[in-house]
Amino acid sequence: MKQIAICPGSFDPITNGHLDIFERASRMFDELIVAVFHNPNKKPLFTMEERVALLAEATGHIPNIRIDSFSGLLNVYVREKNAHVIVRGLRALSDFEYEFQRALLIKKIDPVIETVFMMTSSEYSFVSSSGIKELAKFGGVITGLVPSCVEREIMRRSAQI
Ligand SMILES: Cc1cn(CCC(=O)O)c2ccccc12
Repeated sequence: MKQIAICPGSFDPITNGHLDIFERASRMFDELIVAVFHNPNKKPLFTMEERVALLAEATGHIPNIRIDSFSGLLNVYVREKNAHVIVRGLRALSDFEYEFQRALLIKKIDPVIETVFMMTSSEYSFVSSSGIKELAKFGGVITGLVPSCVEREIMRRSAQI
C-alpha cells in the first residue's frame, strides 16, 4: 500500500529549512504532499496561488512531491488524501510546545493519524518565514536562506516599492 505523508504549513514563503525537510521526508515515503494551509486568521505576504507556485518551482527536482492547498480541518484533509502521517519540521524548543499540543489534539480527534517530527538541519535552525520577511523588508540579505525563486520574487516586489 502506497505510504503517503502530508506536510502542512503556511509556507509564506517557503524557506531552505522547509525545503531541507521536504527533501529528507520525500525519501521516507512513497509520496509527500506539501499542503499550503489557508489560515483565515493571518494576512499572508504571498497569496495561496503564489505560495503554491513557489513551492512547485522549489521542489520541482523531487519527483514524489505533490503541492496542494487546503482549508478547514487538517485531520479531514489527511483522510481525504488517504494518508495517515503528518510531517512537521522542528527548529528549536520554542517550536515544540505548539507542535506537541497540535499533534496530541489531532491524535485525540483521529487516533489513526501519526505526526512525525524531523529536526531542521542546524544550518537552518534560525530560519523562519516571518524572520525572512522581516529581513527582506529592511533590505537584509536572504541569499542562501530561501530557494532562489523566493529570493527572486521578494527582490522583484521590493524593487516595486
Ligand atoms: C522547518 C519547518 C518548520 N515548520 C513549522 C513552522 C513553519 O510552518 O514554518 C515546518 C513545517 C513543515 C515542514 C518544515 C517545517
